[in-house]
Amino acid sequence: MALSAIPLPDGDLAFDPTWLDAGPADALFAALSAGIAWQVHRIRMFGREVDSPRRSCWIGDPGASYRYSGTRFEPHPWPTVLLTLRVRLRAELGVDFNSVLANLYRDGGDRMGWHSDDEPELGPRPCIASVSLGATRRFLLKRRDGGGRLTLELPHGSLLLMRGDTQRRYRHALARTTRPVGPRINLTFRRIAIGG
Ligand SMILES: O=C(O)CCC(=O)C(=O)O
Ligand SMILES: [Fe+2]
Repeated sequence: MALSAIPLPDGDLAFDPTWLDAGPADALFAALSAGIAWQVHRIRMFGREVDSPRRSCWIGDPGASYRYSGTRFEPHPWPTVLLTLRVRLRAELGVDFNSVLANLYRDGGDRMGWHSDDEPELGPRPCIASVSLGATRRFLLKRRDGGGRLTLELPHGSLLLMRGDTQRRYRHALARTTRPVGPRINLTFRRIAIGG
Protein backbone atom coordinates (compact mmCIF):
# COMPACT_ATOMS: atom_id res chain seq x y z
CA MET A 1 0.00 0.00 0.00
CA ALA A 2 0.92 3.65 -0.16
CA LEU A 3 -0.17 6.77 1.63
CA SER A 4 -3.57 8.00 0.62
CA ALA A 5 -5.50 11.04 1.74
CA ILE A 6 -8.38 10.69 4.19
CA PRO A 7 -10.89 13.51 3.65
CA LEU A 8 -11.02 15.84 6.67
CA PRO A 9 -12.56 19.29 6.22
CA ASP A 10 -9.95 22.00 6.99
CA GLY A 11 -7.48 19.30 8.02
CA ASP A 12 -4.94 17.11 6.28
CA LEU A 13 -4.73 13.38 7.00
CA ALA A 14 -2.88 10.69 5.07
CA PHE A 15 -2.89 7.01 5.92
CA ASP A 16 -1.01 3.88 4.94
CA PRO A 17 -2.45 0.83 6.74
CA THR A 18 0.53 -1.35 5.78
CA TRP A 19 3.50 1.05 5.96
CA LEU A 20 5.49 -1.67 7.73
CA ASP A 21 5.21 -5.31 6.70
CA ALA A 22 4.08 -7.70 9.44
CA GLY A 23 7.54 -9.22 10.04
CA PRO A 24 9.43 -5.93 10.57
CA ALA A 25 6.48 -4.56 12.56
CA ASP A 26 6.57 -7.60 14.88
CA ALA A 27 10.32 -7.18 15.35
CA LEU A 28 9.95 -3.47 16.08
CA PHE A 29 7.19 -4.10 18.60
CA ALA A 30 9.36 -6.66 20.42
CA ALA A 31 12.43 -4.40 20.39
CA LEU A 32 10.51 -1.40 21.72
CA SER A 33 8.53 -3.32 24.36
CA ALA A 34 11.75 -4.60 25.89
CA GLY A 35 14.14 -1.79 25.02
CA ILE A 36 12.36 1.43 25.94
CA ALA A 37 12.54 2.94 29.42
CA TRP A 38 8.75 3.09 29.83
CA GLN A 39 7.70 5.65 32.40
CA VAL A 40 4.56 6.98 34.02
CA HIS A 41 4.26 10.58 32.89
CA ARG A 42 2.48 12.91 35.27
CA ILE A 43 -0.03 15.14 33.52
CA ARG A 44 -2.25 17.98 34.63
CA MET A 45 -5.97 17.23 34.53
CA PHE A 46 -8.56 19.73 35.72
CA GLY A 47 -5.83 21.49 37.71
CA ARG A 48 -4.53 18.35 39.43
CA GLU A 49 -1.41 16.28 38.72
CA VAL A 50 -2.28 12.67 37.94
CA ASP A 51 -0.59 9.62 36.43
CA SER A 52 -1.33 9.37 32.71
CA PRO A 53 -3.26 6.15 31.86
CA ARG A 54 -0.48 4.55 29.76
CA ARG A 55 3.32 4.26 29.73
CA SER A 56 5.43 6.78 27.81
CA CYS A 57 8.93 7.81 26.82
CA TRP A 58 10.09 11.05 25.20
CA ILE A 59 12.98 10.43 22.78
CA GLY A 60 14.90 12.95 20.72
CA ASP A 61 18.01 14.81 19.72
CA PRO A 62 20.01 16.54 22.47
CA GLY A 63 18.18 19.72 23.48
CA ALA A 64 14.81 18.54 22.13
CA SER A 65 13.03 19.01 25.42
CA TYR A 66 9.28 19.10 25.36
CA ARG A 67 6.79 20.88 27.56
CA TYR A 68 3.55 18.98 27.77
CA SER A 69 0.65 19.25 30.16
CA GLY A 70 2.64 21.39 32.61
CA THR A 71 5.76 19.18 32.71
CA ARG A 72 9.08 19.45 30.89
CA PHE A 73 10.57 16.26 29.49
CA GLU A 74 14.24 15.90 28.59
CA PRO A 75 14.83 13.55 25.67
CA HIS A 76 16.06 9.99 25.99
CA PRO A 77 18.59 9.06 23.26
CA TRP A 78 17.36 7.41 20.06
CA PRO A 79 17.30 3.60 20.01
CA THR A 80 18.79 2.36 16.73
CA VAL A 81 15.47 0.86 15.58
CA LEU A 82 13.84 4.29 15.79
CA LEU A 83 16.70 6.02 13.95
CA THR A 84 15.98 3.62 11.08
CA LEU A 85 12.37 4.82 10.97
CA ARG A 86 13.45 8.45 11.21
CA VAL A 87 15.69 8.02 8.16
CA ARG A 88 12.92 6.29 6.20
CA LEU A 89 10.39 9.01 7.09
CA ARG A 90 12.86 11.71 6.06
CA ALA A 91 13.39 10.01 2.70
CA GLU A 92 9.66 9.52 2.08
CA LEU A 93 8.26 12.76 3.47
CA GLY A 94 11.16 15.21 3.37
CA VAL A 95 10.70 15.95 7.07
CA ASP A 96 13.61 15.45 9.47
CA PHE A 97 11.80 14.51 12.67
CA ASN A 98 14.03 15.26 15.66
CA SER A 99 11.93 13.65 18.38
CA VAL A 100 9.33 10.99 19.03
CA LEU A 101 6.84 10.39 21.80
CA ALA A 102 6.46 6.66 22.40
CA ASN A 103 3.33 5.46 24.15
CA LEU A 104 2.54 1.97 25.42
CA TYR A 105 -1.13 1.08 25.91
CA ARG A 106 -0.87 -2.07 28.03
CA ASP A 107 -4.51 -3.09 27.63
CA GLY A 108 -7.91 -1.65 26.68
CA GLY A 109 -8.01 0.50 29.80
CA ASP A 110 -4.93 2.49 28.75
CA ARG A 111 -5.87 5.45 26.61
CA MET A 112 -5.18 9.08 25.69
CA GLY A 113 -7.72 11.83 26.29
CA TRP A 114 -8.79 14.59 23.91
CA HIS A 115 -5.98 16.97 22.98
CA SER A 116 -4.28 18.74 20.12
CA ASP A 117 -0.55 18.56 19.57
CA ASP A 118 -0.29 22.32 19.41
CA GLU A 119 2.60 23.16 21.71
CA PRO A 120 4.41 26.26 20.42
CA GLU A 121 7.68 24.41 19.82
CA LEU A 122 5.91 22.30 17.14
CA GLY A 123 5.15 25.38 15.04
CA PRO A 124 1.75 26.45 13.69
CA ARG A 125 1.12 23.67 11.12
CA PRO A 126 3.11 20.67 12.31
CA CYS A 127 3.55 17.43 10.42
CA ILE A 128 3.19 14.56 12.90
CA ALA A 129 3.85 10.99 11.77
CA SER A 130 2.12 8.35 13.88
CA VAL A 131 3.25 4.73 13.63
CA SER A 132 1.11 2.07 15.33
CA LEU A 133 2.21 -1.39 16.45
CA GLY A 134 0.41 -4.22 18.20
CA ALA A 135 -3.31 -4.24 18.96
CA THR A 136 -5.60 -2.29 16.64
CA ARG A 137 -7.17 0.58 18.56
CA ARG A 138 -9.68 3.30 17.77
CA PHE A 139 -8.36 6.81 17.06
CA LEU A 140 -10.89 9.64 17.17
CA LEU A 141 -10.81 13.17 15.77
CA LYS A 142 -13.35 15.89 16.44
CA ARG A 143 -13.50 19.49 15.38
CA ARG A 144 -12.68 22.04 18.03
CA ASP A 145 -15.63 24.16 16.91
CA GLY A 146 -18.06 21.34 17.64
CA GLY A 147 -18.51 20.19 14.04
CA GLY A 148 -17.77 16.81 12.55
CA ARG A 149 -15.83 13.86 13.87
CA LEU A 150 -14.00 10.90 12.43
CA THR A 151 -13.04 7.45 13.73
CA LEU A 152 -10.06 5.49 12.42
CA GLU A 153 -8.86 2.03 13.36
CA LEU A 154 -5.06 2.07 13.51
CA PRO A 155 -3.67 -1.41 12.79
CA HIS A 156 -0.25 -2.99 13.37
CA GLY A 157 2.31 -1.41 11.02
CA SER A 158 0.16 1.54 9.96
CA LEU A 159 1.29 5.13 9.40
CA LEU A 160 -1.00 8.12 9.92
CA LEU A 161 0.12 11.64 9.02
CA MET A 162 -1.52 14.68 10.57
CA ARG A 163 -0.57 17.85 8.76
CA GLY A 164 -1.66 21.34 7.86
CA ASP A 165 -4.37 22.74 10.11
CA THR A 166 -5.31 19.38 11.65
CA GLN A 167 -4.03 20.33 15.12
CA ARG A 168 -5.46 23.84 14.93
CA ARG A 169 -8.94 22.67 13.87
CA TYR A 170 -9.25 19.27 15.57
CA ARG A 171 -8.64 17.42 18.81
CA HIS A 172 -7.83 13.73 18.82
CA ALA A 173 -7.95 10.87 21.32
CA LEU A 174 -7.15 7.19 21.67
CA ALA A 175 -10.30 5.57 23.05
CA ARG A 176 -10.39 3.02 25.84
CA THR A 177 -12.13 -0.24 25.03
CA THR A 178 -13.78 -2.98 27.07
CA ARG A 179 -12.87 -5.53 24.38
CA PRO A 180 -9.99 -7.73 25.54
CA VAL A 181 -7.04 -6.38 23.57
CA GLY A 182 -3.32 -6.94 23.73
CA PRO A 183 -0.74 -4.20 24.12
CA ARG A 184 -0.24 -1.44 21.57
CA ILE A 185 2.71 0.87 20.99
CA ASN A 186 2.31 4.20 19.20
CA LEU A 187 5.15 6.43 18.01
CA THR A 188 4.44 10.06 17.14
CA PHE A 189 7.41 11.52 15.29
CA ARG A 190 7.65 15.28 15.63
CA ARG A 191 9.91 18.12 14.61
CA ILE A 192 10.28 20.61 17.42
CA ALA A 193 12.23 23.85 17.69
CA ILE A 194 15.35 23.29 19.79
CA GLY A 195 16.57 25.93 22.19
CA GLY A 196 13.20 27.44 23.12
O1 LIG B 1 -1.78 6.54 20.37
C1 LIG B 1 -2.16 7.25 19.44
O2 LIG B 1 -2.51 6.78 18.36
C2 LIG B 1 -2.22 8.75 19.61
C3 LIG B 1 -1.05 9.32 20.33
C4 LIG B 1 -1.10 10.82 20.39
O3 LIG B 1 -2.07 11.45 20.07
C5 LIG B 1 0.09 11.55 20.85
O4 LIG B 1 1.10 10.92 21.17
O5 LIG B 1 0.02 12.78 20.89
FE1 LIG C 1 -1.60 13.56 19.91
